[in-house]
Amino acid sequence: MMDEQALKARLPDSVAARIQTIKLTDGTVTLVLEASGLDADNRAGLESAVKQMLGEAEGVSEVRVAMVADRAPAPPVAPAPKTPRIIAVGSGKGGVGKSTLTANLAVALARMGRKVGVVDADVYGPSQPTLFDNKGAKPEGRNEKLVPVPSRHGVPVLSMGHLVEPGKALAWRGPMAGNAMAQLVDAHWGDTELLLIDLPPGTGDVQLTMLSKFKPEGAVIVSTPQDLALIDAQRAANLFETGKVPIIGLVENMSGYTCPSCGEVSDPFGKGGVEDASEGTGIPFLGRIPLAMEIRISSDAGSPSAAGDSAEAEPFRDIARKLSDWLDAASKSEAAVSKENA
Ligand SMILES: Nc1ncnc2c1ncn2[C@@H]1O[C@H](COP(=O)(O)OP(=O)(O)OP(=O)(O)O)[C@@H](O)[C@H]1O
Repeated sequence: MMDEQALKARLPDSVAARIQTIKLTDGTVTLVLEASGLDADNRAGLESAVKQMLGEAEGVSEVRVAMVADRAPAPPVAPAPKTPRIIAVGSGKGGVGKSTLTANLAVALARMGRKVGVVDADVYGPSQPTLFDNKGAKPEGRNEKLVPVPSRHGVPVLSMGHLVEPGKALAWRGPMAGNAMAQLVDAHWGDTELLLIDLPPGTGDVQLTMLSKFKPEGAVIVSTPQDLALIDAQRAANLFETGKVPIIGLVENMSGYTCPSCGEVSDPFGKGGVEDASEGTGIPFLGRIPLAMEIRISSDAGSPSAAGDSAEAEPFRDIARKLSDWLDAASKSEAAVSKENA
């Protein structure tokens, strides 16, 4: 004859351990189970398993299960922090003003209210710590990830220059440089919504790691107007196109120099080359930054032009507005696609 002990013996130990009371009366089993620590799905699963296992016992016509919880359910797990959107700033060759543009765009976007951070992935010539006036600061580590270094322009920064002595990284090659870049991106960015990544010039390992690990949402390419720089810029554009990263546009830097004494405008690196190239390739032209002493001096002083209100700030702000519009349009089209797929 089936009794409570025999019924209990039909259940696995882990389930039997949860039994608070069990009663068999006229073919009806009434069970009270301790259900602490189980979420709704697991409770439902436990109930139906118990009903099935005991319902099959001889002389049992009905199984009634009640669940009680001694302990409060575990608090909900905090949602994982959202990863920032990534925009890469690249160039074909060094010295064309990629770092200057990155810093100024970040500062201009921050002044527009965007929560923006900068990753200086230029392993071979990190200059963001100088541009943001946080040279010498060492990022803290928390749970094996880096904490970005704040700057007085409201833009947190992580740079190779914060991690290694100046000049040391020059010896890094290949995967080592790629891994170092990955550490800078995969950091505690907190509420930063947008990361501008200052890539090293060219198309090497850091760029390839970038494309494979953290595919940017878009890329900005900067070039000076002369032909040689443009050929290299085209190579950088090809790399992004191959990686299926949309090119937001081309920026012409160091075009048009106004002589501070006589006011005459000359074009040491030529003019209009980038705009012509953009017409030829169909890549949008985002704007032109003049060659100006003020830009160089404020960069070296850790106060990018876009942080102030000089005439030189305006072209940076204009390009930042275009970038901001592009980001808004990209989020809208992504929202539309998710709605369609829902
Ligand atoms: N429009 C400009 N007017 C005057 N000086 C500029 C301008 N743009 C950049 N510079 C100066 O040119 C130098 C090179 O600029 P920057 O470091 O931004 O170039 P880069 O392309 O990032 O170079 P690298 O790849 O070597 O890091 C810096 O001294 C910077 O201050």
